[in-house]
Amino acid sequence: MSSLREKKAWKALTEHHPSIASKHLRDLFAADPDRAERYTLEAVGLRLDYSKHRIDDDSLNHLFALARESDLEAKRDALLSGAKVNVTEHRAALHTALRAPADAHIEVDGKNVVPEVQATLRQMETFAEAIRSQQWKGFSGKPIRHIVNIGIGGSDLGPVMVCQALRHYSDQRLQLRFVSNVDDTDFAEAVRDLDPAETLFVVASKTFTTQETMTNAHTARDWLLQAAGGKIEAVARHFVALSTNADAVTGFGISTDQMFGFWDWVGGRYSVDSAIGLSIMLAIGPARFREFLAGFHAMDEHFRHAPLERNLPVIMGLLNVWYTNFFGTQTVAVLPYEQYLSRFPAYLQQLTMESNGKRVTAEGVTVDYDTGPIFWGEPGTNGQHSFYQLIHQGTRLIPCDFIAFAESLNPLGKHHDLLIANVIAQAEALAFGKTADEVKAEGTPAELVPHKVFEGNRPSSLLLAEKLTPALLGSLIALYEHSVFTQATIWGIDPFDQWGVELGKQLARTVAAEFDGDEAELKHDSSTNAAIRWYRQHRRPV
Ligand SMILES: O=P(O)(O)OC[C@H]1O[C@H](O)[C@H](O)[C@@H](O)[C@@H]1O
Repeated sequence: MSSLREKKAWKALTEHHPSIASKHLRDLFAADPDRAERYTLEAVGLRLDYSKHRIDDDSLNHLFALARESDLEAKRDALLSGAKVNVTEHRAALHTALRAPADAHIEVDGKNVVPEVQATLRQMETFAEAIRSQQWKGFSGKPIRHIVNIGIGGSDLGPVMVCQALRHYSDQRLQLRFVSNVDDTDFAEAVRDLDPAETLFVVASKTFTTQETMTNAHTARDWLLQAAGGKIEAVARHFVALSTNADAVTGFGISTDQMFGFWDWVGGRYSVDSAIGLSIMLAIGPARFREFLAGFHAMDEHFRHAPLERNLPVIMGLLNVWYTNFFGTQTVAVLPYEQYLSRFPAYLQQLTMESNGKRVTAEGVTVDYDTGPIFWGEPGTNGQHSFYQLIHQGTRLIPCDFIAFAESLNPLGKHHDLLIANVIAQAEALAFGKTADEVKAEGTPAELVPHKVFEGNRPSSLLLAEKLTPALLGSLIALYEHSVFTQATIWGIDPFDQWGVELGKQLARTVAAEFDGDEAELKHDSSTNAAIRWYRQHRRPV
């Protein structure tokens, strides 16, 4: 049996679970008039109402005990102090240093990393001002009007999500595009209507070796050079690199003056607040980018200092453990009632699933409990008219994170009232449902009653804030980052590596080489061999 199952608090939770599983949220609320008040926490501009979860004080106390028995506080402090918590790669995971104040002192291998972080920020700011003020000119003397970020995974999802989320705060004279997929169409559609003379490519890649990104970057260079009459000097006016790999950047033809660096202690999915965020800074400007970072930092401080019982990311993380391991839930739905957050669920998929999708502990022992749930979601109210049916009446239990704001950034008549009425009503409907008696009392024909019953007892968190600002968005991202860390700590896994992406990459290299290779040499299984042969016969020669 694993050490997790042997923990006192785990055993207590196992014993306690049936008493809660047999209770309905209707009863929990009826028995406790102060429930909403007691299970609502406000910190860093975020208000989390977790009263509609299938918990009582005992459940919470056992979960906090489990966190303590798993050394969450000491492990959190190790994370924040720059210890090598990414054990399989022998690296720190110091994304929190990227948003620490300029006078902070955080060491990795005996060296304070904060001055370098601040120096890179200043370098980014100088460049962003040059582009935004139109002083920076392209090869033909025209200012830059289009920014194309080329990157994938953490070098794409963060900038995409944040640029979308903060469009309201963006300089509308600059148009942002993102190319991530190696699919030709992604590049072709991104640049179809752009003038190369006015386009800046931001090549974002921590390693600067990622196949998709390098392929797109070379295609972008050819596209530019074709328009610039083959003049190689044009590249310097139209390409910058965001990377940790100076040699590869220089090898590509981008001078290190136009490289914005970061460090191996910044994981890809934790890099949106590093130089990888340059396209965000270009869009919203340096001052707002600093506000964005301050929002992260405020949540980091809350995570560091608040007692576990009043710690938002800890509570959110423990609730995920509770459902995953004791209710056997498989997924978490993230449902922002804010159009600007339309890419937030996609962003969270990498953050949560690449971090906690592990089946061995940090020590390499196979786990005998479930780990990271599947995260998914879409903005409300759209989801209500498609998949919410399953959340309300299906056979699966799906905890939901609802996110909403008091203020609309684009007020139009009654729209916002209706939007917020919907999110509040959905949480209510999921929790309390509608009984057969209530359905009958509405005069429903007997044969339809079972179809119209809502069982309820479906849990959700309601996360509310005044308004979507750069700072609030930073806090919201950090909230999920630390929730992920909390879960990983309980499960004893390394949330900062991602070995699971390697096999596919490796095999793709082999297969790509075989498209032009010798037929007799195919040594895969019969299905893989057949697919390779089929493609060889049908593909258009390059
Ligand atoms: O930034 P890069 O080095 O190009 O990496 C881009 C992405 O690809 C990798 O395969 C990892 O799965 C991601 O964590 C990473 O964000």
